[in-house]
Amino acid sequence: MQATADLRHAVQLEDLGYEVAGRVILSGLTLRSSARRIGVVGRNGSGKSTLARLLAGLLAPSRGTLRVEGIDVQADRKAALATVGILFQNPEHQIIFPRVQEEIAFGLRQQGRSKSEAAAEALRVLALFDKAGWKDAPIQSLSQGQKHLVCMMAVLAMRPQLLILDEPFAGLDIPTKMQLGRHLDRCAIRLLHISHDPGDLRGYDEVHWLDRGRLVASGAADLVLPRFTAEMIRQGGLDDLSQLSD
Ligand SMILES: Nc1ncnc2c1ncn2[C@@H]1O[C@H](COP(=O)(O)OP(=O)(O)OP(=O)(O)O)[C@@H](O)[C@H]1O
Repeated sequence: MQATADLRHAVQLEDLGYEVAGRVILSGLTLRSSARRIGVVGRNGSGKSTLARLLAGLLAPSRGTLRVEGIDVQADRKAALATVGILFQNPEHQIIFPRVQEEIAFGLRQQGRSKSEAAAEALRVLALFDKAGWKDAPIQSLSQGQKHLVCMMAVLAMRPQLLILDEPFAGLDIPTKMQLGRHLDRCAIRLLHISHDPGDLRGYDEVHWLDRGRLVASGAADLVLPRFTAEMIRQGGLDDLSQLSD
């Protein structure tokens, strides 16, 4: 563990930057938050997924520092695995195993649990979600929403302190989205939810607006989201697709 006394915030970015192949993707991000529901909103290509991967320790910052619950998630992978979970937009990017129970057990094995402990804990989590019957179900036979739920159960089984949601509900129908949202609401863990859709972040404790790799506004959801929405409508009336990746 690399926690130190001066790290007062659950999520702490200090002048964070990320570049790839000479291209600046994120620049000068400073964000300090201990809110329970943190939202990050931004257009396509604004750097949201890159930020999610940095927060999960899957990428190394090019400059600045990043700590989650006091941990340098890139340098201390073991502590990061115990602290941060991430749900991606596409469950296929997350799922490795053919059957539900072994998929859920995998993360627990990564955390150092024995095979039998991991299998038992996976069963416990399935029962908690009232899905004990899915134990041996082939994952490929599940619907997209059900695959998302498997990923959610797998990540929650690892008991992270922070769960990063990288647009995991995009493309799901409204009832499925609401059901998965209810599962998340039942969990007493910190959420950092990344989305281009302000509707996903309504009621969040705070929202940070990312634009072209920089934070342009931070504050309560009911202050930031209306400004973001108005700006998106303005831009929607102006530009065309050729400008999206600027
Ligand atoms: N490895 C990479 N190499 C080159 N460019 C990259 C790389 N990773 C990200 N980018 C570029 O950085 C920008 C931000 O990408 P990122 O996926 O983080 O944005 P995003 O806000 O999540 O977008 P979307 O909402 O479309 O998923 C994009 O223009 C993307 O093409």
